[in-house]
Amino acid sequence: MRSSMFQLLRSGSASRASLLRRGYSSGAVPERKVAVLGAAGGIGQPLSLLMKLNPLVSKLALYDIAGTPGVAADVSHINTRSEIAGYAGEDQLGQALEGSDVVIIPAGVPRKPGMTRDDLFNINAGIVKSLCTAIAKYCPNALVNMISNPVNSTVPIAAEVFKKAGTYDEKKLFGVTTLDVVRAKTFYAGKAKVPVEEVNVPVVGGHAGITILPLFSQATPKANLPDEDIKALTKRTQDGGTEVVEAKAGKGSATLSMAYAGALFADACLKGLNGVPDVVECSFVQSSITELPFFASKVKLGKNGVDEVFGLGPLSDYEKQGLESLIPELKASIEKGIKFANQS
Ligand SMILES: NC(=O)C1=CN([C@@H]2O[C@H](COP(=O)(O)OP(=O)(O)OC[C@H]3O[C@@H](n4cnc5c(N)ncnc54)[C@H](O)[C@@H]3O)[C@@H](O)[C@H]2O)C=CC1
Ligand SMILES: O=C([O-])CC(=O)C(=O)O
Repeated sequence: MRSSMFQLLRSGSASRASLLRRGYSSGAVPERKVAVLGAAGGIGQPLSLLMKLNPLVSKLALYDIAGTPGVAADVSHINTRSEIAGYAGEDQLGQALEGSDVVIIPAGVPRKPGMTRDDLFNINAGIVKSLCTAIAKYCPNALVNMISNPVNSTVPIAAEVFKKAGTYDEKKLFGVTTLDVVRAKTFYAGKAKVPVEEVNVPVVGGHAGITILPLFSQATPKANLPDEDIKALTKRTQDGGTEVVEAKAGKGSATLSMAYAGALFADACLKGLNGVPDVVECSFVQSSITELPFFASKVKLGKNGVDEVFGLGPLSDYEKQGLESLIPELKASIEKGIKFANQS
Protein backbone atom coordinates (compact mmCIF):
# COMPACT_ATOMS: atom_id res chain seq x y z
CA MET A 1 0.00 0.00 0.00
CA ARG A 2 2.74 2.41 0.98
CA SER A 3 4.73 1.62 -2.16
CA SER A 4 1.64 2.13 -4.31
CA MET A 5 1.37 5.69 -2.96
CA PHE A 6 4.95 6.34 -4.02
CA GLN A 7 4.13 4.89 -7.43
CA LEU A 8 1.32 7.44 -7.59
CA LEU A 9 3.67 10.28 -6.76
CA ARG A 10 6.07 9.14 -9.44
CA SER A 11 3.41 8.43 -12.06
CA GLY A 12 2.35 12.06 -12.66
CA SER A 13 0.70 12.37 -16.05
CA ALA A 14 1.33 8.70 -16.74
CA SER A 15 -1.78 7.74 -14.78
CA ARG A 16 -2.80 5.27 -17.48
CA ALA A 17 0.52 3.45 -17.05
CA SER A 18 0.02 3.55 -13.31
CA LEU A 19 -3.43 1.99 -13.67
CA LEU A 20 -2.03 -0.77 -15.84
CA ARG A 21 0.57 -1.49 -13.15
CA ARG A 22 -2.24 -1.73 -10.63
CA GLY A 23 -3.90 -4.52 -12.62
CA TYR A 24 -6.59 -2.56 -14.47
CA SER A 25 -6.87 -2.84 -18.24
CA SER A 26 -6.97 0.74 -19.50
CA GLY A 27 -10.53 0.44 -20.85
CA ALA A 28 -11.85 -0.99 -17.58
CA VAL A 29 -11.13 1.77 -15.10
CA PRO A 30 -14.45 2.95 -13.71
CA GLU A 31 -15.33 6.61 -13.35
CA ARG A 32 -15.20 7.53 -9.65
CA LYS A 33 -16.13 10.82 -8.03
CA VAL A 34 -14.56 11.73 -4.69
CA ALA A 35 -15.66 14.73 -2.60
CA VAL A 36 -13.48 16.27 0.13
CA LEU A 37 -15.45 18.30 2.70
CA GLY A 38 -13.16 20.73 4.51
CA ALA A 39 -10.83 20.85 1.49
CA ALA A 40 -9.31 24.26 2.29
CA GLY A 41 -8.04 23.17 5.72
CA GLY A 42 -4.77 21.87 7.08
CA ILE A 43 -5.65 18.28 6.18
CA GLY A 44 -7.98 19.15 3.32
CA GLN A 45 -5.35 20.80 1.11
CA PRO A 46 -2.66 18.09 1.10
CA LEU A 47 -5.39 15.42 0.99
CA SER A 48 -6.85 17.08 -2.10
CA LEU A 49 -3.38 17.05 -3.65
CA LEU A 50 -2.94 13.34 -2.92
CA MET A 51 -6.40 12.49 -4.27
CA LYS A 52 -5.54 14.45 -7.44
CA LEU A 53 -2.55 12.10 -7.82
CA ASN A 54 -4.76 9.01 -7.53
CA PRO A 55 -5.53 7.62 -11.00
CA LEU A 56 -8.63 5.82 -9.68
CA VAL A 57 -10.35 9.22 -9.27
CA SER A 58 -12.05 10.72 -12.34
CA LYS A 59 -13.81 13.65 -10.61
CA LEU A 60 -12.65 15.45 -7.48
CA ALA A 61 -15.00 17.89 -5.73
CA LEU A 62 -13.34 20.21 -3.21
CA TYR A 63 -15.83 21.72 -0.75
CA ASP A 64 -15.33 24.10 2.18
CA ILE A 65 -17.18 27.03 3.67
CA ALA A 66 -14.58 29.31 2.02
CA GLY A 67 -11.26 29.19 0.20
CA THR A 68 -11.93 26.29 -2.16
CA PRO A 69 -11.85 28.22 -5.47
CA GLY A 70 -8.14 28.91 -4.85
CA VAL A 71 -7.30 25.37 -3.76
CA ALA A 72 -9.23 23.94 -6.73
CA ALA A 73 -7.56 26.28 -9.26
CA ASP A 74 -4.14 25.36 -7.87
CA VAL A 75 -4.65 21.58 -7.78
CA SER A 76 -6.44 21.59 -11.17
CA HIS A 77 -3.20 22.45 -12.99
CA ILE A 78 -1.70 19.07 -12.07
CA ASN A 79 -1.65 16.86 -15.16
CA THR A 80 -3.40 13.77 -13.84
CA ARG A 81 -6.70 12.06 -14.70
CA SER A 82 -9.27 13.73 -12.46
CA GLU A 83 -11.32 16.82 -13.24
CA ILE A 84 -11.38 19.26 -10.34
CA ALA A 85 -14.18 21.53 -9.18
CA GLY A 86 -14.20 23.80 -6.14
CA TYR A 87 -17.38 24.53 -4.17
CA ALA A 88 -17.62 27.19 -1.47
CA GLY A 89 -20.50 27.79 0.93
CA GLU A 90 -23.51 25.77 1.91
CA ASP A 91 -25.51 26.57 -1.19
CA GLN A 92 -22.91 24.68 -3.26
CA LEU A 93 -22.69 21.63 -1.00
CA GLY A 94 -25.37 19.67 -2.89
CA GLN A 95 -23.55 20.10 -6.20
CA ALA A 96 -20.27 19.08 -4.60
CA LEU A 97 -21.81 15.88 -3.27
CA GLU A 98 -24.04 14.79 -6.17
CA GLY A 99 -22.77 11.59 -7.81
CA SER A 100 -19.99 11.01 -5.26
CA ASP A 101 -18.75 7.47 -4.72
CA VAL A 102 -16.57 8.40 -1.75
CA VAL A 103 -16.94 11.42 0.57
CA ILE A 104 -13.96 12.25 2.80
CA ILE A 105 -14.69 14.55 5.78
CA PRO A 106 -11.79 16.44 7.37
CA ALA A 107 -14.04 19.43 8.26
CA GLY A 108 -13.95 20.90 11.74
CA VAL A 109 -11.65 22.38 14.34
CA PRO A 110 -8.38 20.75 15.42
CA ARG A 111 -6.92 20.48 18.95
CA LYS A 112 -4.62 22.91 20.71
CA PRO A 113 -2.18 21.82 23.46
CA GLY A 114 -3.98 20.74 26.63
CA MET A 115 -7.18 19.71 24.82
CA THR A 116 -8.55 16.21 24.36
CA ARG A 117 -10.26 15.17 21.14
CA ASP A 118 -13.53 15.15 23.08
CA ASP A 119 -13.04 18.90 23.74
CA LEU A 120 -13.74 19.34 20.00
CA PHE A 121 -17.17 17.70 20.32
CA ASN A 122 -19.20 20.87 20.87
CA ILE A 123 -18.14 22.43 17.56
CA ASN A 124 -17.45 19.41 15.37
CA ALA A 125 -20.58 17.43 16.25
CA GLY A 126 -22.78 20.11 14.68
CA ILE A 127 -20.54 20.40 11.58
CA VAL A 128 -20.60 16.63 11.03
CA LYS A 129 -24.35 16.46 11.58
CA SER A 130 -25.08 19.10 8.96
CA LEU A 131 -22.64 17.60 6.42
CA CYS A 132 -24.12 14.12 6.91
CA THR A 133 -27.66 15.49 6.49
CA ALA A 134 -26.55 16.77 3.07
CA ILE A 135 -24.84 13.44 2.22
CA ALA A 136 -28.11 11.60 2.99
CA LYS A 137 -29.90 13.93 0.58
CA TYR A 138 -27.42 14.23 -2.30
CA CYS A 139 -25.30 11.03 -2.35
CA PRO A 140 -26.91 8.47 -0.01
CA ASN A 141 -24.95 5.60 -1.58
CA ALA A 142 -21.49 7.09 -1.12
CA LEU A 143 -18.87 5.57 1.16
CA VAL A 144 -18.23 8.10 3.96
CA ASN A 145 -14.67 8.41 5.37
CA MET A 146 -14.96 10.33 8.66
CA ILE A 147 -11.77 12.11 9.73
CA SER A 148 -13.30 14.88 11.91
CA ASN A 149 -12.70 14.40 15.62
CA PRO A 150 -13.71 13.02 17.99
CA VAL A 151 -14.04 10.07 15.58
CA ASN A 152 -15.34 7.89 18.46
CA SER A 153 -18.43 10.17 18.54
CA THR A 154 -18.64 11.63 15.01
CA VAL A 155 -19.09 8.19 13.41
CA PRO A 156 -22.09 7.36 15.67
CA ILE A 157 -23.51 10.84 14.93
CA ALA A 158 -23.26 10.15 11.19
CA ALA A 159 -24.96 6.76 11.64
CA GLU A 160 -27.88 8.33 13.53
CA VAL A 161 -28.29 11.10 10.92
CA PHE A 162 -28.38 8.49 8.15
CA LYS A 163 -30.82 6.30 10.11
CA LYS A 164 -33.20 9.24 10.57
CA ALA A 165 -32.98 9.99 6.85
CA GLY A 166 -33.62 6.29 6.05
CA THR A 167 -30.33 5.98 4.16
CA TYR A 168 -28.10 4.23 6.72
CA ASP A 169 -26.02 1.38 5.35
CA GLU A 170 -23.53 0.17 7.95
CA LYS A 171 -21.27 -1.08 5.17
CA LYS A 172 -20.67 2.48 3.96
CA LEU A 173 -19.63 4.40 7.06
CA PHE A 174 -15.97 4.44 8.17
CA GLY A 175 -14.08 6.23 10.92
CA VAL A 176 -10.60 6.84 9.54
CA THR A 177 -8.09 5.34 11.99
CA THR A 178 -5.37 4.77 9.38
CA LEU A 179 -3.06 7.33 11.00
CA ASP A 180 -2.87 5.14 14.10
CA VAL A 181 -1.75 2.25 11.90
CA VAL A 182 0.73 4.46 10.01
CA ARG A 183 2.22 5.57 13.35
CA ALA A 184 2.31 2.07 14.83
CA LYS A 185 4.15 0.80 11.74
CA THR A 186 6.69 3.65 11.82
CA PHE A 187 7.40 3.38 15.55
CA TYR A 188 7.61 -0.44 15.46
CA ALA A 189 10.00 -0.42 12.49
CA GLY A 190 12.26 2.03 14.33
CA LYS A 191 12.35 -0.01 17.52
CA ALA A 192 12.52 -3.46 15.90
CA LYS A 193 15.02 -2.31 13.26
CA VAL A 194 13.05 -3.90 10.42
CA PRO A 195 12.30 -2.31 7.02
CA VAL A 196 9.31 0.00 7.57
CA GLU A 197 7.70 -0.87 4.24
CA GLU A 198 7.45 -4.54 5.30
CA VAL A 199 5.74 -3.82 8.64
CA ASN A 200 2.12 -4.66 9.43
CA VAL A 201 0.45 -3.86 12.75
CA PRO A 202 -3.30 -3.97 13.34
CA VAL A 203 -4.66 -1.15 15.51
CA VAL A 204 -8.09 -1.73 17.05
CA GLY A 205 -10.58 0.00 19.36
CA GLY A 206 -11.18 3.68 18.67
CA HIS A 207 -9.31 6.88 17.89
CA ALA A 208 -8.48 8.69 21.14
CA GLY A 209 -5.93 8.00 23.90
CA ILE A 210 -6.30 4.57 25.47
CA THR A 211 -9.08 3.62 23.05
CA ILE A 212 -6.30 3.30 20.43
CA LEU A 213 -5.04 -0.27 20.92
CA PRO A 214 -2.13 -1.34 18.69
CA LEU A 215 -1.74 -5.12 18.59
CA PHE A 216 2.05 -5.41 18.54
CA SER A 217 1.78 -9.11 19.43
CA GLN A 218 0.49 -9.55 15.86
CA ALA A 219 3.08 -7.24 14.26
CA THR A 220 5.11 -8.57 11.36
CA PRO A 221 7.99 -9.06 10.75
CA LYS A 222 8.24 -10.65 14.22
CA ALA A 223 10.84 -9.06 16.47
CA ASN A 224 10.33 -10.47 20.00
CA LEU A 225 10.68 -7.06 21.63
CA PRO A 226 10.82 -6.97 25.45
CA ASP A 227 7.66 -6.00 27.38
CA GLU A 228 8.93 -2.52 28.26
CA ASP A 229 9.48 -1.76 24.55
CA ILE A 230 5.96 -2.94 23.72
CA LYS A 231 4.54 -0.74 26.48
CA ALA A 232 6.52 2.28 25.25
CA LEU A 233 5.45 1.67 21.63
CA THR A 234 1.81 1.31 22.71
CA LYS A 235 1.91 4.56 24.68
CA ARG A 236 3.64 6.44 21.85
CA THR A 237 1.02 5.23 19.35
CA GLN A 238 -1.81 6.22 21.72
CA ASP A 239 -0.24 9.66 22.26
CA GLY A 240 0.89 10.18 18.65
CA GLY A 241 -1.71 12.87 18.00
CA THR A 242 -0.76 14.72 21.19
CA GLU A 243 2.94 14.52 20.24
CA VAL A 244 2.13 16.49 17.06
CA VAL A 245 -0.28 18.90 18.80
CA GLU A 246 2.44 19.79 21.32
CA ALA A 247 5.14 20.15 18.67
CA LYS A 248 2.87 22.46 16.63
CA ALA A 249 2.39 24.49 19.84
CA GLY A 250 -1.05 25.97 19.11
CA LYS A 251 -0.94 25.76 15.30
CA GLY A 252 -3.16 22.68 15.07
CA SER A 253 -2.72 18.92 14.92
CA ALA A 254 -1.44 16.36 12.41
CA THR A 255 -2.22 17.47 8.88
CA LEU A 256 0.43 16.07 6.51
CA SER A 257 0.62 12.57 8.01
CA MET A 258 -3.20 12.59 8.26
CA ALA A 259 -3.55 13.58 4.62
CA TYR A 260 -1.27 10.66 3.74
CA ALA A 261 -3.28 8.29 5.92
CA GLY A 262 -6.61 9.62 4.59
CA ALA A 263 -5.41 9.20 1.00
CA LEU A 264 -4.33 5.60 1.72
CA PHE A 265 -7.73 4.77 3.21
CA ALA A 266 -9.69 6.42 0.39
CA ASP A 267 -7.53 4.55 -2.12
CA ALA A 268 -8.43 1.29 -0.36
CA CYS A 269 -12.14 2.19 -0.53
CA LEU A 270 -11.86 2.91 -4.28
CA LYS A 271 -10.03 -0.34 -4.90
CA GLY A 272 -12.74 -2.21 -2.98
CA LEU A 273 -15.49 -0.48 -5.00
CA ASN A 274 -13.65 -1.43 -8.19
CA GLY A 275 -13.59 -5.10 -7.22
CA VAL A 276 -9.90 -5.40 -6.39
CA PRO A 277 -9.69 -8.53 -4.17
CA ASP A 278 -8.32 -8.75 -0.63
CA VAL A 279 -8.21 -5.06 0.25
CA VAL A 280 -7.93 -4.96 4.05
CA GLU A 281 -7.49 -1.90 6.30
CA CYS A 282 -8.27 -1.12 9.93
CA SER A 283 -11.28 1.19 10.38
CA PHE A 284 -13.82 2.23 13.03
CA VAL A 285 -17.06 0.69 11.75
CA GLN A 286 -20.34 -0.78 12.97
CA SER A 287 -19.24 -4.01 14.53
CA SER A 288 -20.33 -6.98 16.56
CA ILE A 289 -16.88 -8.27 17.50
CA THR A 290 -17.17 -6.72 20.99
CA GLU A 291 -20.12 -5.56 23.10
CA LEU A 292 -19.80 -2.07 21.53
CA PRO A 293 -21.84 -1.06 18.45
CA PHE A 294 -18.79 0.55 16.77
CA PHE A 295 -15.23 -0.68 16.97
CA ALA A 296 -12.06 -0.42 14.90
CA SER A 297 -10.55 -3.61 13.58
CA LYS A 298 -9.35 -5.06 10.30
CA VAL A 299 -12.03 -4.70 7.64
CA LYS A 300 -12.18 -6.16 4.14
CA LEU A 301 -13.33 -3.59 1.57
CA GLY A 302 -15.48 -4.66 -1.34
CA LYS A 303 -17.86 -3.45 -4.05
CA ASN A 304 -20.40 -2.25 -1.46
CA GLY A 305 -18.02 -0.97 1.19
CA VAL A 306 -17.44 -3.25 4.19
CA ASP A 307 -17.29 -6.84 2.99
CA GLU A 308 -16.19 -8.41 6.25
CA VAL A 309 -15.28 -7.19 9.74
CA PHE A 310 -12.49 -9.35 11.10
CA GLY A 311 -12.23 -10.37 14.75
CA LEU A 312 -9.36 -9.34 17.00
CA GLY A 313 -7.31 -12.54 16.73
CA PRO A 314 -5.17 -13.78 19.63
CA LEU A 315 -4.25 -11.03 22.14
CA SER A 316 -1.39 -10.89 24.62
CA ASP A 317 -2.29 -10.43 28.31
CA TYR A 318 -1.20 -6.79 28.04
CA GLU A 319 -3.52 -6.25 25.05
CA LYS A 320 -6.38 -8.05 26.86
CA GLN A 321 -5.99 -5.57 29.72
CA GLY A 322 -5.88 -2.67 27.25
CA LEU A 323 -9.08 -3.92 25.65
CA GLU A 324 -10.85 -4.15 28.99
CA SER A 325 -9.73 -0.64 29.97
CA LEU A 326 -10.79 1.03 26.75
CA ILE A 327 -14.36 -0.31 26.64
CA PRO A 328 -15.96 2.13 29.16
CA GLU A 329 -14.37 5.24 27.56
CA LEU A 330 -15.23 4.18 24.03
CA LYS A 331 -18.78 3.25 25.10
CA ALA A 332 -19.31 6.70 26.65
CA SER A 333 -18.01 8.48 23.50
CA ILE A 334 -20.29 6.41 21.25
CA GLU A 335 -23.28 7.08 23.50
CA LYS A 336 -22.50 10.81 23.59
CA GLY A 337 -22.61 10.92 19.79
CA ILE A 338 -25.86 8.97 19.58
CA LYS A 339 -27.49 11.20 22.22
CA PHE A 340 -26.37 14.40 20.46
CA ALA A 341 -27.74 13.26 17.11
CA ASN A 342 -31.09 12.35 18.58
CA GLN A 343 -31.69 15.35 20.82
CA SER A 344 -30.73 18.20 18.51
N1 LIG B 1 -9.01 10.91 12.25
C1 LIG B 1 -7.78 11.31 12.48
O1 LIG B 1 -6.87 10.49 12.59
C2 LIG B 1 -7.45 12.76 12.53
C3 LIG B 1 -8.43 13.71 12.61
N2 LIG B 1 -8.15 15.04 12.65
C4 LIG B 1 -9.28 15.98 12.73
O2 LIG B 1 -9.55 16.53 11.43
C5 LIG B 1 -10.24 17.78 11.59
C6 LIG B 1 -9.64 18.84 10.69
O3 LIG B 1 -8.31 19.15 11.07
P1 LIG B 1 -7.46 20.28 10.28
O4 LIG B 1 -7.58 20.09 8.83
O5 LIG B 1 -6.14 20.32 10.91
O6 LIG B 1 -8.28 21.60 10.70
P2 LIG B 1 -8.31 23.01 9.93
O7 LIG B 1 -8.94 23.99 10.85
O8 LIG B 1 -6.99 23.32 9.36
O9 LIG B 1 -9.29 22.73 8.71
C7 LIG B 1 -10.63 22.44 8.89
C8 LIG B 1 -11.41 22.92 7.70
O10 LIG B 1 -12.78 22.59 7.92
C9 LIG B 1 -13.52 23.66 7.37
N3 LIG B 1 -14.89 23.65 7.88
C10 LIG B 1 -15.38 24.08 9.06
N4 LIG B 1 -16.72 23.94 9.07
C11 LIG B 1 -17.07 23.38 7.90
C12 LIG B 1 -18.29 22.99 7.32
N5 LIG B 1 -19.45 23.15 7.95
N6 LIG B 1 -18.27 22.47 6.08
C13 LIG B 1 -17.11 22.30 5.41
N7 LIG B 1 -15.91 22.66 5.90
C14 LIG B 1 -15.91 23.19 7.13
C15 LIG B 1 -12.74 24.92 7.76
O11 LIG B 1 -13.16 26.03 6.97
C16 LIG B 1 -11.32 24.46 7.51
O12 LIG B 1 -10.90 24.77 6.20
C17 LIG B 1 -10.14 18.09 13.09
O13 LIG B 1 -11.36 17.77 13.70
C18 LIG B 1 -9.04 17.19 13.58
O14 LIG B 1 -9.14 16.91 14.94
C19 LIG B 1 -6.86 15.47 12.57
C20 LIG B 1 -5.82 14.57 12.49
C21 LIG B 1 -6.03 13.16 12.50
O1 LIG C 1 -4.56 14.39 17.91
C1 LIG C 1 -5.39 15.05 17.27
O2 LIG C 1 -6.12 15.91 17.76
C2 LIG C 1 -5.53 14.77 15.82
C3 LIG C 1 -5.61 13.32 15.63
O3 LIG C 1 -6.65 12.72 15.75
C4 LIG C 1 -4.36 12.58 15.44
O4 LIG C 1 -3.32 13.17 15.10
O5 LIG C 1 -4.40 11.35 15.63
